[in-house]
Amino acid sequence: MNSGFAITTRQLSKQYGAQFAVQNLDVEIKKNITTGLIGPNGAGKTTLMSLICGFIKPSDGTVNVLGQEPNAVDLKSRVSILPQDAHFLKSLSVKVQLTMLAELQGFAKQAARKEALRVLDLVDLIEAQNKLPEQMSHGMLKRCAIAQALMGEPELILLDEPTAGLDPSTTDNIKAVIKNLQNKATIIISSHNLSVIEDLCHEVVILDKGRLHAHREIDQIVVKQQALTIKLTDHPTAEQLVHLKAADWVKDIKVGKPGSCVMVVYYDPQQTDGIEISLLQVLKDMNMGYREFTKGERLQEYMTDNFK
Ligand SMILES: Nc1ncnc2c1ncn2[C@@H]1O[C@H](COP(=O)(O)OP(=O)(O)OP(=O)(O)O)[C@@H](O)[C@H]1O
Repeated sequence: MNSGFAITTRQLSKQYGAQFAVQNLDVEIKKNITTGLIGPNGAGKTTLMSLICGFIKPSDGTVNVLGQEPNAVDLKSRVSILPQDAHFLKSLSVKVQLTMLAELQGFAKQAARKEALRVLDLVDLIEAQNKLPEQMSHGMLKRCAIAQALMGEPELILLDEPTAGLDPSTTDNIKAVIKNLQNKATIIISSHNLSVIEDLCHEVVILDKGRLHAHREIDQIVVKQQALTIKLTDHPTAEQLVHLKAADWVKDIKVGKPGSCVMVVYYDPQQTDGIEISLLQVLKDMNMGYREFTKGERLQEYMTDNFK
């Protein structure tokens, strides 16, 4: 087995009745990088995470995790997971529960308590350590679940929807926590929040209807050069687009769905000088307001184009 991969699947399938949740999946996830797992609803992301963790068994094919079968005892302290629907006991404070989980991981009593406080601090929940789960908001519980996934020094961390339901500021905090872990562990993040994937991941595995749609470096999908993405205040009119297309440096224009107000302008890679200024000038000439201006294409546009 190639030791450069944290996870290898071979012809992996999971079937429920006649339906395949994951089908004939061959994927190799590199060690020590962060990989995003994305795809539309029902693509098979959670099923793949569950197969990797050994929560469910394959109908066919194999999964290899850090050189072992998913359920191997040796993996217990080496792999950690944030499940999509993490639950806590109602009657114990989060500090007590995290301390118990640390003890189960092999920490001695004192060290377990220290570890629980360390991870609660990482997710900014020290002040809430004595609260019962029912006294906490959805976002606080999510952070507790993330804290639990950070205990010990896992080599492989699987995060299923780490920022779902979190407000923008807490999402940024969680992103910072994940960034801090990046050179210490292999991380897999499944999320519908594509800016989280774009900001954190080196590679992306895209699933569709249980099958592998693509596995690429994020920079190969998100064209950094030769494109500018603009979030406009209004959907561009036909007249505005004709005017913009007439500029000699514009190679092509892609317009998102009306609700998105997004426009991607592709330009000649030979003519990069002052492109941003030229575009801003055209926007001004055509009285087009904008909210955001990004170099390159966004993962969001790739996904919208490919999964209409
Ligand atoms: N226990 C189950 N019994 C029957 N079908 C299931 C079960 N678990 C998953 N499926 C089906 O397998 C497919 C993949 O589901 P999965 O939850 O893995 O997708 P997902 O990519 O995580 O979706 P989402 O983005 O909506 O969370 C779906 O069609 C789902 O209905």
